[in-house]
This record gives sequence, C-alpha cells and structure tokens, in this order.
Amino acid sequence: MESVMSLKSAAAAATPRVSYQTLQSHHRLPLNPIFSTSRWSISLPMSDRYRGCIRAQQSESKDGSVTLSPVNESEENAVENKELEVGSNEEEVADSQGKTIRRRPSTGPPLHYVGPFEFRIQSEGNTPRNILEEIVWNKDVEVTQMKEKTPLAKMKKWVENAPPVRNFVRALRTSNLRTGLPGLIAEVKKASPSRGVLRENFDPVEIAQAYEKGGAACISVLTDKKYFQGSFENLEAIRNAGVKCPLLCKEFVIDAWQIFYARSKGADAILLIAAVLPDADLKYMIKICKMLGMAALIEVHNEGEMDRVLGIEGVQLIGINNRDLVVVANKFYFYTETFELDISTTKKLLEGERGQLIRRKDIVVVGESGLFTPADIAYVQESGVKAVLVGESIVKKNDPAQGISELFGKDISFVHSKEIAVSWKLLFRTEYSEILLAKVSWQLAWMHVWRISFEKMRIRSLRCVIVATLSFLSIMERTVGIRFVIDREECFSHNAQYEGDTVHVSFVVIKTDTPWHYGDEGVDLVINGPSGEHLHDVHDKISEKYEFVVRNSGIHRFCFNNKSPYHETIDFDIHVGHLTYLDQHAKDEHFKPVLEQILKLEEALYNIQFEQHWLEAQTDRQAIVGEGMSRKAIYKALFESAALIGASVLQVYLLQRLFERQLRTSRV
Ligand SMILES: O=P(O)(O)OC[C@@H](O)[C@@H](O)c1c[nH]c2ccccc12
Repeated sequence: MESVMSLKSAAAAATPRVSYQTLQSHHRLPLNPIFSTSRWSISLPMSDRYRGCIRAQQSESKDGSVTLSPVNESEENAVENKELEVGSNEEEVADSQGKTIRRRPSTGPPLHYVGPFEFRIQSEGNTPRNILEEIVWNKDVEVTQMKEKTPLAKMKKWVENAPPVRNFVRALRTSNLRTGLPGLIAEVKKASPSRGVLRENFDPVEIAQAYEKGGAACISVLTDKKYFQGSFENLEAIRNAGVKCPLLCKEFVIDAWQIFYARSKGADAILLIAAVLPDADLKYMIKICKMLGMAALIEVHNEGEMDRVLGIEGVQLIGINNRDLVVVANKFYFYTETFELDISTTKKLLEGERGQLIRRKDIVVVGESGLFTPADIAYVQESGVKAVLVGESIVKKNDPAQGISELFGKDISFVHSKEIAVSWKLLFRTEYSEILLAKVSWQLAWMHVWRISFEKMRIRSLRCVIVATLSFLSIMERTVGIRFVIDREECFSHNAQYEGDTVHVSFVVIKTDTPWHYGDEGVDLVINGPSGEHLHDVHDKISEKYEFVVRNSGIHRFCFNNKSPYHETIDFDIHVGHLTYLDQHAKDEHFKPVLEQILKLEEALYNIQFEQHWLEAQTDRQAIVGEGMSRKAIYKALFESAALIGASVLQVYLLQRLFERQLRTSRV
C-alpha cells in the first residue's frame, strides 16, 4: 500500500490527474517508471507492491543494470512514450484500459499473521471472483519468487543461448495453405481445472512427437503447474527432443519477465490474455515479443476484448477462446466452475465489421477450446479462422496422431499431402521452368531499370520496348498449372490476395485410367471462398472454364470429386488477374497512360496464355481419346478376327467330324 500512497500524494501535489510516461532509454529498458505532469516529471522508486500495475513497462532487476542487446531502432521504440491516465490505484488504471480481472487481492492476502497467530479474514477484496482471477493471483506470487531466483540480467544469457526462434504465424499459414483446413496448434495438456486429469500416462515429448507426425502446424505447451499440471521443463524437453513445430508457451503472463523466461526455454510464441492485461501491457508485451522474434497469441473472449485488441498496432495473431474463464462469483464469494463452452463465440466475434477489419489487417484468427469433431472444425473455419487450438479431444486419445485425423475427418499429415505437393512442384518445374526463369530475370531487370537508369534513358522507344518486354514476361508471373491423377477427392488451395481480382479457373479431364472406358462421366468441382462460402460448383463435367471476382481475399479452395471407379487425370489451371503495377508505379503522370496500355496488353496476353493452356489440354484429351479409340478399334478388330478364326476353326472341326461320321455310316 505504501507506494500507492506515495503515488497518490505525488499526484495530489501536482495536479488532480496524473499521467505516467513509460520511457525507454537507449539500449536499456527502464527500471522505474517516470510519472510526469504537463509541467514536470517525478521519478518514483517503486516498492514491489505497486509494481504490478505498471509491470509491463519495466524490466526490473535487483541491481538495476539490465541492458538488452542487440537493440535496433524499432526496439528502441518498443516502449514508446505513451501517456496513460492513472486514477487512484492500479486497478483503476487497468480497468480504464479494459481488462476484466483484478491482478491481485486489493485488500491483501486473506491470511494475516499476528505474532504466532494466523487469521483468515475473507472479504470481497481478497477473494477471487473467478477462476482466472484466482490463477492470476497465484501466478503473481509464483512469478515474484521466480524472479528473485533468476533476475533478468541472468536470464539475458539464457535467452542468448536459446535455440533460434521459429516462425509461428508462418507455420499456421503454410499449414492452412497445404491442407485447406485450419492450421492446428495441438496442445500438450495434462489436466485443467474444468476437466481434471485428461491423460494419466502423460509423456509430453511422446505426445508432441505424435502431434507432429499427425500434421500439427504448431504445438502449445501448458507451463502452469498448479492448475494445469504443466511445466517449463516440458516445454524445454519438447524443444530439445527435436520436435520441429514452433512452440507456444501457454502461460498466464502478467509480467514481461515471463516472456523472456519462455524464450529461454525455447518458446517461439506466447499467450497473452486480454482479460488479464490492460492495453498498455498488451502493447508493451507485443513489442517485447517482436524484439525477441516471438509471436504473441492474444486471447479474447468477448466483443469488448476483441475491439480493444483490434485497436492495438502490430497484432498478428488473435485467439478466440470458446471457454469462459471469467465466471463471476455469487454474493458469497464462491464462483461456480462451469467454464461454459460455446463454439458460437468464435462466429459471433468474427461477424460483420470485426471480420472485415481482421481480413484487412491480415490477422490470423485461432479458434480455441471445445473443438471435438470435423463439424466443429468446419464450423469455426466457416466463421473465418485460419487456425485452431485443440487440447482435450486429441490429448485424450491413445494415439494422438490418429486423434488429429479423426478431429479433421481426414489425414492431414505431411506424408499424405507430400505426393500432391511434390507432383505440383515437379509439374511446375518441368512445364513452367521457362516461366520461372523469365520471372526471375523480369524482376531483376525491373528493379534495375526503375532504380538506376530509367529516368536517364533518352531513347523513348527503347524505354517502351523494355517496359513492354518486361511486362510481357510479367504475364507469366501468376501462372499456376497442374496435371494430377484423382482417385476420389482432391483439393487445392489458392491464395487470392486482393479483393476485386478476377480468378480464371479451367480444368480438362485428360484421361480415365481404363483402356475400355472413355469416361464421358467427368468430375465435380466445388469452389469455396476463404470463409468456406460456396462460390461455384459443376457436376459431371469433362472440361470447364469459369471466372469469378474475388469478394473476400484469402485462401480459396478448389475441390475435385471423382465419382467413377477409375482414376482420372485432370489438367487444372488458375490465373489471377490483378492490376498491381498501376498502384505501385504510376505516381508519375507521364507514365500513367503508358502503364495503363501495358496493363491492358498484359491482361490480354495473359488471357491468351490461359486460353492456350486450355486448348492444349483439350488437344491432349482429344489425342488421348483418339489414341484410346484407335487402340479400342484395333482391339476390337483383333477380337473380331480372333472370334472369326475361332469360329472358322470350330466350323472346320465340326464339318470334319460330320464328314467322318457320314463316311463311317456309308462304309457300314
Ligand atoms: O482442451 P480444449 O478444450 O481443446 O482447449 C484447448 C485450449 O484452447 C485451452 O487449453 C485454453 C485456451 N486458452 C487458455 C488459457 C489458459 C489455459 C488454457 C487455455
């Protein structure tokens, strides 16, 4: 209470309302916050008691000499000078910034010691109102002790020696692209307050390895001991066992110190809960994460928290928790541990403008908790998530890898998708190798021309020729084509990045794998948008060309379905028409008309190329069908001749027998 009092009196001495400034000195995190009024600043030493409310802005150490390196420009800004309104105490500060729980008991801990006696005085101020509050209050005590053991200065060395950071967000995006399903963050979770122990024979490394084998993009490791029976040792062991997936440290973070600690144990990402942390802390901690190269998964549970988080710069990853941890206690200070689960929370928070803003900011949303079936996954994917965080439903399974397949309704492991990826790549390499070459040279030339010599070039026509040639080469940039063999179902994903782009799609069933059948039965194609919305479908088609305008940017799915019992070979092509260069380069008025012409030319040529590919595929089909037909004709002729010969032989034989019999009877 002491420091709160001193803050109050300092505030009263200056003006009724005081703001504090978080200051970042060069290459050094601030040790004490500086409270400033519009007229002067007062530097206040803090006691541990007060530290909590502004803990994120400081990186305290006992000796006060912590420096972090390397630090660059943006890191220097990591703790930007941000004025925050301070009310009468820390809770008011935090409340004004929207967090929903109290960070520590406002009237001190319930136990009081007077000489040899121990009193338990329970009041509203020292009784947690919900499970999250209880966890956080305990965490506060735990972190204080841990910090004493390992001050930041010591941890700096650990962080330096930590294994390199892996890109958590990229892993999720790639997985989403690879499978067309939300990227999976699989959770290594032994127990939880709501469900008790989930798995008795709990070997964290074995589970993590099974998750990786099953196709998880990332792994979440619970490190809280008291409520989830997790540990930092688990995190470290998983990392040291050679698991390649990026790791999320699932902790109740209340202090920036914990982020450093998580990094030192090999974490690539950390959870920050919006209900626990006020905006200033979130901002600060996001910057700390950035500085350490880690991702921050910001967890929200309701519209208010989502809006707060959407207002913060630099958020890349938002988790929507379908489980309500903030269950308000009744008047007797007991909270009911219902931990209500409602997966429509994800949908609700992604509807309307919020969803649009998230797409515009290209934030990856993670659907968290309570996901058990392929229908649950489909539901949250339709709502707009690109990733899911799953614990219970897979950790409980004997074989967690199998659990992943059951959860998604299909095998999403690498082994399965490798074939497609490889054949895609091979095709790309063989059929489009020239295009790649052209693309590289185009990009090099384009940079060179624009940067260095374009302005100085005198001969106009030469300039035009270069631009035209380069533009011609650029046509090939977005070409994707693949020929693949389909058994039952095969899906492809394509990222259409800009709304308003035109996507051209074509496919031709080149051949059916049976010499006797020339399949006029075709295949089905279903096209879905990024949130799973249905865009187009065709049924039993041998070939089809279709184009549509991108309404929502993001991953579009193209799923082929083969109902025939035979394998079919399909030639599939996508082009995305986008007028990029006009926005990027046409700042110069003189070039605008030229560039416009080039773009039109580019678009025209690009359509020609698309048509050409389609015609080629048709020709291939005709050739194969023709070849098959003539083969069939030959087989037919051979069969007929064989039948004829057979019939003749039989005839001769029968005649012979007839003659022999007649001869015998005439002799008799
Ligand atoms: O086991 P589930 O229902 O699949 O949930 C996993 C995960 O979402 C959950 O463990 C979780 C989400 N947010 C948290 C915050 C702290 C601890 C745990 C969590």
